[in-house]
Amino acid sequence: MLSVERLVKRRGSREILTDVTFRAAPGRVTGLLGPNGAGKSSTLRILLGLDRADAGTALVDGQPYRRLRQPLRTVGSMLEGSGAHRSRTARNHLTWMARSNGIPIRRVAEVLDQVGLGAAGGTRVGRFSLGMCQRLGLAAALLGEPRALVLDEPVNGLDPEGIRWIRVLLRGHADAGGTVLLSSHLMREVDEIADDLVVIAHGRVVAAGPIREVTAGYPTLEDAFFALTGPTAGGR
Ligand SMILES: Nc1ncnc2c1ncn2[C@@H]1O[C@H](COP(=O)(O)OP(=O)(O)OP(=O)(O)O)[C@@H](O)[C@H]1O
Repeated sequence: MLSVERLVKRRGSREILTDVTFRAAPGRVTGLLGPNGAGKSSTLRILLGLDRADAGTALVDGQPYRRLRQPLRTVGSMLEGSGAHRSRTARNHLTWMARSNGIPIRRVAEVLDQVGLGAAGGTRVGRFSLGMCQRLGLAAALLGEPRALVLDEPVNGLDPEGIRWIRVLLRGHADAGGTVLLSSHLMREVDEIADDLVVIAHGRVVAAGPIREVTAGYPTLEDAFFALTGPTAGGR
């Protein structure tokens, strides 16, 4: 379970997150949806212990990320880019991650195969396409066989086959009892992947719940999105 409670974040004099509250439950894919600059990445960075909140809590299985004893085995994450150095091969990068986190080295080959990079393990990351970098980022997230996955814009850079592949992978993870939280500004992708939706605009949650409930009363998710995230949404 991932739970975010009354999160507040300020940057200078601006409040970029205001009372952000939501949960991502096991067995469900939760989509954090909002336009550019809404506060999605800022929320996920706090949840993953990369930034501190000015108020509120963000917990993974009841603990702040920084207190997790085995973080990569508890929550796998993918933020912007793969995080791998360009001169490293995909296999080296994952092996280094596995070693420094007490994860069996056999997992490296397993996740490379799982994300379709089995033949590219020896290639330097600098030569990877954007889609390959996304796949490597996902391999890193899956390395510790975590129950929860937190993914920032995971479909960016993927072609239609890649998008279908990631949808099947995330569905399988949730169906096996895992928790999936992903952010996106792409409505169609979220509509096809998510069970639950958290819509964020101007740093505030403007709607949350099962996707059909959030979109009830609107002809399409797109209509719901623009009504919820437009200039008057989020209390501004
Ligand atoms: N390090 C920072 N310093 C100052 N302002 C920041 C910083 N990081 C984010 N912001 C601001 O906080 C707001 C929320 O940004 P954030 O990246 O969380 O949005 P987002 O919903 O992830 O957007 P996108 O879809 O464009 O990635 C934006 O107005 C952004 O300019």
